[in-house]
Amino acid sequence: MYYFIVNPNSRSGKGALIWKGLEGILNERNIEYKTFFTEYRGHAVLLSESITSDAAPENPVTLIAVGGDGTIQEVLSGVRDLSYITFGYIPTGSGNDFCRGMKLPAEPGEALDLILSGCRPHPMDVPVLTCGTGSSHFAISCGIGFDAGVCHEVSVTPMKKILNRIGLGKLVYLFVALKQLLFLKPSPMTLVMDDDNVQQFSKVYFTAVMNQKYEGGGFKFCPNASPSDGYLDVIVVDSLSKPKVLCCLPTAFFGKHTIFHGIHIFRCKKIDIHSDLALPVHKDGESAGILKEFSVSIGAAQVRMIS
Ligand SMILES: Nc1ncnc2c1ncn2[C@@H]1O[C@H](COP(=O)(O)OP(=O)(O)OP(=O)(O)O)[C@@H](O)[C@H]1O
Repeated sequence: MYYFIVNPNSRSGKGALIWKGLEGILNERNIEYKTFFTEYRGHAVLLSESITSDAAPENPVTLIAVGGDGTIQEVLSGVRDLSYITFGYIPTGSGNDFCRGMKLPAEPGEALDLILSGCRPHPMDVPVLTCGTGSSHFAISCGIGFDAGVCHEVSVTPMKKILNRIGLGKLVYLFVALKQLLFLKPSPMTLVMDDDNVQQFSKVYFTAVMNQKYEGGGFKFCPNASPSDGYLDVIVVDSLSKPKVLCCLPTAFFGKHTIFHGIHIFRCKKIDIHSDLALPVHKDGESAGILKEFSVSIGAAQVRMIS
């Protein structure tokens, strides 16, 4: 049995239409499945929690997220014990960083074919974000500062709807990034990695903690990140002039930004981030609030990912 959690609102409403086509294929092939539609932000967490509450070694669950990158982290956050879950993903969003990082088909029909092909799943790390007393999972990255400000604005700008309608949804990240950069004030930040590696920076544009290579609609910020190595890759962009950041950003599409002075890359299993100013934080592109501090860790938790 396949359990599909579908965000019909993804890609500005196109998700519902794409799902109709996929449902036709499932019915044609007599596949046993159940569908759950999300109705509001955060709903996928509750749906996934209830679908997987009885998962056990003798009762494994195959859970498929259908939506954008934001739906993936909600679905994973609802799972209490990832060890009994086989996870699949069908992209119907606009950013597609998860597909890019996992080398999954970007075309929904092909992604469904892969899921139904019965191929052997591969283990994927699932990091944990902790802010205050709350904790949740993510799949791609979480970040504080400029990148999170961009994600937040992308999610609310009417430009996203317009560009999605003409198939240029990815461009919205570029436009918003340029606009945000103009008004950004870099601020001091302290990172504590694996409890003893303390790094202080005075003018941080953003810090991103990455499980995958790509975020923000294709920026290869941590070119050596791997979602199955048991490590988090961290990028800090500090003390660059704004014109230099502008030059550096396009090179990040190809992972060539690391040669710039002011780009710092680290690898760790746990990181505590303290910012002097309260700044926007994102989790797989969705707003996680305005925070001064949070922690990210990567442990033994892995999910069996159909890839
Ligand atoms: N029925 C719904 N109506 C409105 N928002 C929803 C609904 N279902 C889910 N959401 C929220 O929409 C947000 C964006 O979802 P998602 O990431 O799946 O799509 P997207 O934004 O089109 O894709 P991408 O993140 O790849 O650009 C998430 O915060 C999710 O919780």
